[in-house]
Amino acid sequence: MTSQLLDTPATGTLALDLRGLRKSFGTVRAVDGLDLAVRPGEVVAFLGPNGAGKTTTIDMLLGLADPDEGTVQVLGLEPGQAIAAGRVSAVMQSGGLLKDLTVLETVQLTASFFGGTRPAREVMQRAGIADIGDRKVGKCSGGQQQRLRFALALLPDPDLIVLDEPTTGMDVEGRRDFWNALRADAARGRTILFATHYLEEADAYADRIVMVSHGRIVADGSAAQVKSLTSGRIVSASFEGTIDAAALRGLPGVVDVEVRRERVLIRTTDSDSVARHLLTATDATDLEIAARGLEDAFIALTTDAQAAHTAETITETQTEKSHA
Ligand SMILES: Nc1ncnc2c1ncn2[C@@H]1O[C@H](COP(=O)(O)OP(=O)(O)OP(=O)(O)O)[C@@H](O)[C@H]1O
Repeated sequence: MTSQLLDTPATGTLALDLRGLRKSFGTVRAVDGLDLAVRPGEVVAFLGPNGAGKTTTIDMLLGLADPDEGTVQVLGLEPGQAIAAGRVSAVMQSGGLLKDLTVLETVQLTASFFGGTRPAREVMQRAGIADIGDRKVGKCSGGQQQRLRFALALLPDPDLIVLDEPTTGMDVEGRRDFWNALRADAARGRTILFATHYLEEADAYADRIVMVSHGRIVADGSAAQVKSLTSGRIVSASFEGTIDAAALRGLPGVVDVEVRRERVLIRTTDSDSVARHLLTATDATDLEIAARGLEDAFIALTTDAQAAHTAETITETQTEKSHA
């Protein structure tokens, strides 16, 4: 399945510019031809199931891994240069904290490693941990520790913050507090890219959702656009003869028409009109109308990508065999 690009990024200096990225580990294609342009100030959710290639992509954009193919530019620079200049920070899932230090000591110690950071109190305030400065890190909840990592990431006052599944394992309240702090900071114009497999987080906190599956982007748009892509209903019906897909695409409210052998699937915001047309103006049979939610669409999009991926791998294997 091809990527469903809903919005074409503007040109100019992009916060992130990934082109034709590919990375394999042995026979596993972790990232498989990924293009992504992120404009300054965008809050982007990089959404995908386990093993979709999110961490591998993030590793490449942070300069922690080299792509097999493709290019990465961060704020118009090579990843290493952008990090060295303090223009990009990362918040990873775990690690990196000393549990016997207090929250304030941790921030002060980290700041002492770098010159010219923002003041400790300021970043703690922005990360929502100003009131727990005296608490030992080991006594902090998972959510508080993540907000501490976020505070550390804010020290160089970066233009871009990249977060790899920052709320994994946190309780609902911890996640909410974390995202509230992040969102409040993003409102000041910082660019944020976060990887998640929580649909609701992408929906609630991102301006733009980039859905990834098997190393490829399968949908890309604002949260509202992805919702509209995935909202509405699917009307499906069987046809004995030829299906006039073009006529169906012309019906009011129709977003997409997909023909699968003798069955047609019509994604629409006006299922009544489509159903009426099918039953009165065509010889369609076995009509079904199904609601389509974000979760459902996510599964559909990632399953389609899985099917395409499997088909391609099979074809390649057959080609390799026939060449052997
Ligand atoms: N160092 C590695 N060696 C071998 N395979 C790897 C390595 N890193 C990642 N992979 C494989 O590459 C694919 C993509 O992994 P990646 O961690 O990028 O996905 P992800 O979307 O971040 O998943 P998760 O949500 O589980 O963290 C997976 O099949 C994974 O097993």
